[in-house]
Amino acid sequence: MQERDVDIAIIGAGSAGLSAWHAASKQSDSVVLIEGGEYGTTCARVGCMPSKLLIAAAEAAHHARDAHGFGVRVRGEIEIDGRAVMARVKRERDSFVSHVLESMQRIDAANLLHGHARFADPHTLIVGDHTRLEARNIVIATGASPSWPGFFEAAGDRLIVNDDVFDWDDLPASVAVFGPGVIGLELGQALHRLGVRLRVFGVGGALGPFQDEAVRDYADRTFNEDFYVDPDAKVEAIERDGDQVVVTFLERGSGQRLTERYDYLLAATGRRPNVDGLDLDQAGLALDDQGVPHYSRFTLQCRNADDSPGHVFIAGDANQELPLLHEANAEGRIAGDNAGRYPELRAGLRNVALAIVFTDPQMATVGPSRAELEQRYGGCDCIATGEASFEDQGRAVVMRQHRGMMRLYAEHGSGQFLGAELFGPRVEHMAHLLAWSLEQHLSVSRMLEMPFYHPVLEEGLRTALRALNASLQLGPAITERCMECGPGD
Ligand SMILES: Cc1cc2nc3c(=O)[nH]c(=O)nc-3n(C[C@H](O)[C@H](O)[C@H](O)COP(=O)(O)OP(=O)(O)OC[C@H]3O[C@@H](n4cnc5c(N)ncnc54)[C@H](O)[C@@H]3O)c2cc1C
Ligand SMILES: NC(=O)c1ccc[n+]([C@@H]2O[C@H](COP(=O)([O-])OP(=O)(O)OC[C@H]3O[C@@H](n4cnc5c(N)ncnc54)[C@H](O)[C@@H]3O)[C@@H](O)[C@H]2O)c1
Repeated sequence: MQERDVDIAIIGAGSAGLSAWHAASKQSDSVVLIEGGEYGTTCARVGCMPSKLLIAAAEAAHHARDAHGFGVRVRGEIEIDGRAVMARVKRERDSFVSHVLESMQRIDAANLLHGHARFADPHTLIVGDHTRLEARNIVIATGASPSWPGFFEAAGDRLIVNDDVFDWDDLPASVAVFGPGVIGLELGQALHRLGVRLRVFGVGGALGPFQDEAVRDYADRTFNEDFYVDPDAKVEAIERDGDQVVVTFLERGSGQRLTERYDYLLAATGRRPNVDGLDLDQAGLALDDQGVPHYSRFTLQCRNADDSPGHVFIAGDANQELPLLHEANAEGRIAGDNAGRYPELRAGLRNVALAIVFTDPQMATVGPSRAELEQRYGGCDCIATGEASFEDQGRAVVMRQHRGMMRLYAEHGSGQFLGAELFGPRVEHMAHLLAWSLEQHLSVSRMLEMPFYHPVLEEGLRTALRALNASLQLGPAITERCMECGPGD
């Protein structure tokens, strides 16, 4: 076995690991990046990018079907060529992956180790069966993997996860989607719009990222106009019969017991941090009940078992805090930088929480969740709420995308904006405006002083801000209808 001694070892060449490598390399020439699986990152290979490519195809189909609403007739049946859809998804996906691989060429081949890494002791990693690596500092950036309950195993090799979807050469006829979370809704709606017969089954009522019941219920009703989603499904049996999965469940609404056959069972029931195979018990770290090290979200430094600050850092989906791409990048940068400057650490800038789900209508959350805000403020009735609907919002009506609502929160007394949950057309953009306002600690009245062009969807945001301002009782009461702004409001 080869023996090596380095300053910094980074485990995982995903988005967090690559950011960590860049930051650490500014501090030291002795940085090794270890990858046990495929190069190219989860985001580009099987995550953000291929899922958005599939969604883009589904949007094209949807717009073609919806064109008649504008008086534009697309003659005959809309035909989905599943092979062509998947060929484009894979072609563009491969191009995104190739960009990642190109960017990795600046890493000296001698500093790229291929193999699964595990701890032998706090400063020693065994990589594959070929290298024993001594490292002064270590960054864990191992990402996360899909997880599912054991009873799904009855589906055998018809049990699939997101990675498998992007391997398809053609679209299947039917899929039972389990998990109406972010992945289940994005992929479920896209597959439905591409002509795949499906139902989405959940547990406990959760739907996407929403915590606000009013927004969640609205989204639930809206998605169900498009395809079947039961966030609190009564699934009685999952069986394998021939090449198919047989699901027996009580139908939402009717309560009828149905037994249906599907080509696949897609498990979208959450992701688990990849910490199991790291032998973290050898690393001398304090671990939580999921086996994830205790760490600081500002330095990404892990704590030792005796609670002293350690020489190991953890970034990206591996720490499970905010499993999103921009967070993985930011955390990787902070972790790599601190691994390089250890023991003189710097607290990194952490942005406010921002999450966007690329369904139609889109879902977005900004700032702490409603539940977190309530916990923070206790039962003091300190949170004001402002609400607006997209149903009569001018631009949304123009585009025939007038479905959705948003709820905004602010602090009574100070009038400071706190966060929001949005469900509506293209709210990805509004969510950014709100996140940027939150970063700048803007008050609701200051946000209302910003320009709003006409006619744009953001005029709907102004309506919600006005409602919020009124409920703060800090400004003039909201008018029934804004006379000076016209139908965009
Ligand atoms: C279907 C899907 C859609 C998504 N869409 C979005 C989106 O639209 N927007 C968004 O912000 N986020 C999205 N995400 C989340 C985003 O992809 C992740 O947050 C991000 O990729 C995490 O990066 P990472 O570096 O932490 O993990 P990864 O990119 O997974 O990197 C971890 C790497 O570590 C390697 N590894 C693991 N264990 C070891 C070991 N012991 N030794 C060596 N190597 C190891 C793995 O092989 C892997 O390459 C999506 C995720 C999925 C699954
Ligand atoms: N647009 C984006 O930014 C984007 C897109 C995809 C994924 N992601 C990231 O990936 C993470 C993982 O996504 P995910 O969708 O796997 O997780 P998730 O936590 O968003 O959703 C999992 C869902 O599965 C449900 N569930 C759990 N057990 C179940 C069971 N036995 N049967 C049916 N339903 C069950 C949960 O109630 C939940 O609704 C997300 O949290 C997100 O951070 C982000």
